Amino acid sequence: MLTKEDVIKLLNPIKDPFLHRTLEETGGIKEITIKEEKKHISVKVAIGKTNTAEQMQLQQELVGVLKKNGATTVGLRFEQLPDEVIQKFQPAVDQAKEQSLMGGSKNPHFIAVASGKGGVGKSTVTVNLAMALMRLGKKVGIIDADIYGFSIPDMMGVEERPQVRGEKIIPVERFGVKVISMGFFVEDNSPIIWRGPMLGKMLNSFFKEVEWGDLDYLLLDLPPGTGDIAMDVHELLPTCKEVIVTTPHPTAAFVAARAGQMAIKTEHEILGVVENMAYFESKTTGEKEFVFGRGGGQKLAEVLKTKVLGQLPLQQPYEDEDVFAPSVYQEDHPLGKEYHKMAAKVIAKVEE
Ligand SMILES: Nc1ncnc2c1ncn2[C@@H]1O[C@H](COP(=O)(O)OP(=O)(O)OP(=O)(O)O)[C@@H](O)[C@H]1O
Repeated sequence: MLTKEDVIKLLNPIKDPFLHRTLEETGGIKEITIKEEKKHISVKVAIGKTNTAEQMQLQQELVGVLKKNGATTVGLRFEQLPDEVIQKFQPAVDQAKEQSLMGGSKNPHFIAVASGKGGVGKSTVTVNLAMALMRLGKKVGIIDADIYGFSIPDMMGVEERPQVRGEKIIPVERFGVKVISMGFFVEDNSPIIWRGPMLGKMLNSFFKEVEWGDLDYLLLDLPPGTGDIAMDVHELLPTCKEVIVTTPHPTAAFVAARAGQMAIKTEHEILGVVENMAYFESKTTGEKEFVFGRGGGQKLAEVLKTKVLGQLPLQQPYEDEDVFAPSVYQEDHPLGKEYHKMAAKVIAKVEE
């Protein structure tokens, strides 16, 4: 007949279905009683979440192993592991969740670009941060999840539509950056009326049905504000980090603070604040004019207990007759260089 030590040896390598760790690692086997004359073994097991379909599966596995090794009857009792044990393994759980979302390929770093209101340059920042990360040797993708004003394809000068291969959508590649946008899937730029649940579904299929391949970074251009989509992103991507864009106007920063508070509520790490349209610099005199006010970025960073990643002046990319990409700053453009510095800071923070 099996001894307690045998039972521990047999059950220890089995994994907790929620924490994706062995019962040995989680300390999940709590109590063993053996009744030799009846060949009965009863075990108390603690797991990440009780009363679920996964628990039933685990139950069958445990009973199977014990019966195969000589037990005639098995009694199992389940309880929940203490919170501190669950929290300890949470990052691994989050990663496993994201891995299954991305179809098992390597998990990229997810960065959501958010703002309090529209028109502050959130999409421009997404595109150019992605370009700068790519120029620094990273494999980068963008999800244009701004379903009210998808603009990434136009900004990058993308004219083709994604191909479908088998069951998968192949993202469009522009300057080496992979792009998927809601704009690819609507006719004639017609506005769409969205309801909450549809947003979540749309995001879900942008991960599940798109063949992203191996990426280092996946940037998400979120709709302005703090609505349902922030919650959806949190639900789908618990490890997602955020960059908050604002203009220097104190009111804009105040509105952006709410988007930031949402990030804090969803426990997303804020990588920093980007102050866009920070000033206008005269080409003739070099003098800076703070046309949209001053100090908003710094103030916002203080409220959100983070840093200003960069300040971007008002300026358009150089005109280029050969390449149409109206919002992509060239590598040698002053803003291109600013984005380069910001991307380097992001890499340092994310990959530290
Ligand atoms: N630093 C800048 N200098 C000059 N123009 C800029 C700058 N940043 C953004 N713009 C311009 O401002 C407009 C709004 O930018 P963008 O679309 O990126 O904002 P947004 O916050 O994503 O807006 P929405 O939420 O409506 O999509 C665009 O026409 C863009 O080209």
